[in-house]
Amino acid sequence: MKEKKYTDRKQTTGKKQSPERKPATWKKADGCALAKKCGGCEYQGVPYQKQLAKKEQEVKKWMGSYCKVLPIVGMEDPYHYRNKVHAVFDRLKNGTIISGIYKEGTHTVINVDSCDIEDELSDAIIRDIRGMLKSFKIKTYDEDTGYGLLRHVLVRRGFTTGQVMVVLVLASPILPSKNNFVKALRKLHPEISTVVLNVNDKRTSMVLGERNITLYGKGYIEDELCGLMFRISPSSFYQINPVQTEKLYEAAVKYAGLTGKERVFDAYCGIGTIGMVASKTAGEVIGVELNRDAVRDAITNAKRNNRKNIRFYNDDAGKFMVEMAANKEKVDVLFMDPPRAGSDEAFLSSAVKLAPKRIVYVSCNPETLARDVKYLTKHGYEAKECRPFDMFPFTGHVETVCLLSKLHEAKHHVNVRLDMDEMDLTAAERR
Ligand SMILES: C[S@@+](CC[C@H](N)C(=O)[O-])C[C@H]1O[C@@H](n2cnc3c(N)ncnc32)[C@H](O)[C@@H]1O
Repeated sequence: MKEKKYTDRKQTTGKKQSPERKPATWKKADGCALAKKCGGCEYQGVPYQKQLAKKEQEVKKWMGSYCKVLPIVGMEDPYHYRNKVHAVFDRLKNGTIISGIYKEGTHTVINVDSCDIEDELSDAIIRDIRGMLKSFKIKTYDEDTGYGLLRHVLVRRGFTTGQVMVVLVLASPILPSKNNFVKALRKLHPEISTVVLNVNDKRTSMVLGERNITLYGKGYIEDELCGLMFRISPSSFYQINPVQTEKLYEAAVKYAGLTGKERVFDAYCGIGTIGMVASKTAGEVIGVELNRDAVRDAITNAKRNNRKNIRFYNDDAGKFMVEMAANKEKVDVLFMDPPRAGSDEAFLSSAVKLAPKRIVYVSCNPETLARDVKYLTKHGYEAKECRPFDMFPFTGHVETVCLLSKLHEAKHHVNVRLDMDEMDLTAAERR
């Protein structure tokens, strides 16, 4: 198979980009040939400045009635930003093995050799795995019959460290000739730092199963973000666009207005990234996260970066919040970064009871952000401002960070003074 050239992402993350909207160094305008079938990039063929304007407009549509929406922060180079690439494997009727993505709204696999938004090295590794399957007699998994072995391949790359993790998602824990397979793959790509076999033996549309077996290396990769080193396990969440993530976190921590004394709560904390960045200028940080592997990563990350003022808990954020509120605990600043579905009332009502002075809400869905901000603004908070970030160029998605601050008591209690003489009282009532 012809080797495709890929660029070194180290240079891209190193360079600082302006936080304001800037003209993109525009290379292609005609778009991707697969865009219509794939459905992943609804803005393929749309000039980048126009994409940014549409996303800013979208955030204004949802958030404009609550607060000022600052200009969107775009990328200088909006290509190949994804540090995580996922490919589903299948076999055509004529026996040809294909790998790529599901056609929008279906489970029909479309073959993808390369993608404008994915890391190019990761695409090359996936193409080469596809090319190796026949000689290793590895059958692709058939979702209808449940027959076959290889379901998906996930490649994650630390753009700063250069470390690469390959996750082979199999329907069984047994990969025949596994040592030779890993050896052959590493011969093609010596830059691979770890290979993990993930067992997914369920009839499910979830990509990853629960069991990971390390075939080569440490079973995780590390990447540097905001001057800190983070360990990332196969099923832990890690932002897919590190160039924009650094800008997003910088804005989020700035909104928090930390002075070194605050008690900070990082809800939906993943591997602890936001909390760890905040811990540099906070008194104490508490992080909570549902995914066990991510919490394990977060604890290791705190040790690795010598952060002594941060603790992580493995729990549902809503449940944890309710318990904190019941124990009458207080926090000064709340960071919250829930999944697309947003938060829930258990979480939000307890957040109000904990009464943080500031809430910094990071969201990848402006609609659920607006819904949750509506709740908070009805319960003693004021949305101050928000700023969209283009974390996902060419797609319709947009990330937003929003600052809310607690209204002073004076603002939500109206004090009324009445003179006794002004009141129409009987002599008995006067007494
Ligand atoms: C958008 S990610 C943000 C992670 C992290 N703040 C970051 O920037 O990398 C949302 C995280 O919430 C976690 N999560 C989902 N539902 C949760 C829940 N009910 N309670 C706690 N964490 C949850 C997910 O596992 C994921 O790590």
